[in-house]
Amino acid sequence: MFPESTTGSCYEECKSTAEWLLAQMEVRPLLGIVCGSGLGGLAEMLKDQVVFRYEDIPNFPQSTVRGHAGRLVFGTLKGKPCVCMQGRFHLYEGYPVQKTTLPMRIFKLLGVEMVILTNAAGGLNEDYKVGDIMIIKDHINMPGFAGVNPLAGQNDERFGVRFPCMSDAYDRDLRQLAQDVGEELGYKDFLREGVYCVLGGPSFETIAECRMLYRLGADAVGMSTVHEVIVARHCGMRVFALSLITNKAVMDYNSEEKANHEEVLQTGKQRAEQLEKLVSSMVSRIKHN
Ligand SMILES: O=P(O)(O)O[C@H]1O[C@H](CO)[C@@H](O)[C@H]1O
Ligand SMILES: Nc1nc2[nH]cnc2c(=O)[nH]1
Repeated sequence: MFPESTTGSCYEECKSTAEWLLAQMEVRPLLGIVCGSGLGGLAEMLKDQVVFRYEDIPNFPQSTVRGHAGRLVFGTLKGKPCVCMQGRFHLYEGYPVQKTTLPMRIFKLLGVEMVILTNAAGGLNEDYKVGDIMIIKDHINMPGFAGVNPLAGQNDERFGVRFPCMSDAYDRDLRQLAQDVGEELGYKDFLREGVYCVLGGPSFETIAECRMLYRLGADAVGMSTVHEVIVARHCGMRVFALSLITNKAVMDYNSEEKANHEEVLQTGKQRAEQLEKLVSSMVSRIKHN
């Protein structure tokens, strides 16, 4: 009934990958982390690492973007068992949206209860500065308006319901924890909370597009995260997500600024340490059921 390309990532495929991974090591992760462009250093915080290259994992897509190493790292962070994706998948790499989000279902079948996602994003909000860290409180799934949703196609109830709620996608308690931890660490001046909008990429936005997105209520724009969040929430994992504002979206026709991936990676390097501290301090205070 549903065409092949829209049937999502099948349960058996995800299960066999999860079982393959579990058979090779003793870590039983409760927390999943996804590293954004240039933010792979988060994975280096894990102790007692067991590392798999994506190319060695059955059914796993391959990373093709600079700043995404393509390694799945297991270990412990502040004593908590974790799995960390050093490299994620984007629509513009040519993968179907279901394939870009397949790792979230594998996380679920590995036993993960909570996911922390990070990304690099362009700042639309005029008050935002390069280097700000934005706690994501909500998203706009722009490709979703044209029917690009990772849950399109036949629904598998073993993962979740046909029509999942998204108004509570970004866990309120985890957002509050991030605010508290950020304040204690002295990050108040560069810690924000806002709305992230995903576009397909890979071209960066025009000036008219940036102006439109800001008027629509987006504070930051990027090419990832939202689809992973939809799939993670569909299968019942708690979600927390952060954007590092790596560049300011160009809003002015007189501006000489040009968005580029170099600047994105450079800003990632400059803020990596604070971002890692924020995430690890949060993890040390998270309680699992
Ligand atoms: O969202 P992440 O993976 O951090 O990457 C962001 O940075 C890249 C553009 O520089 C795009 O892939 C955009 O989505
Ligand atoms: N779409 C988009 N993605 C980004 N990732 C990092 N910066 C940007 C940006 O300005 N626009």
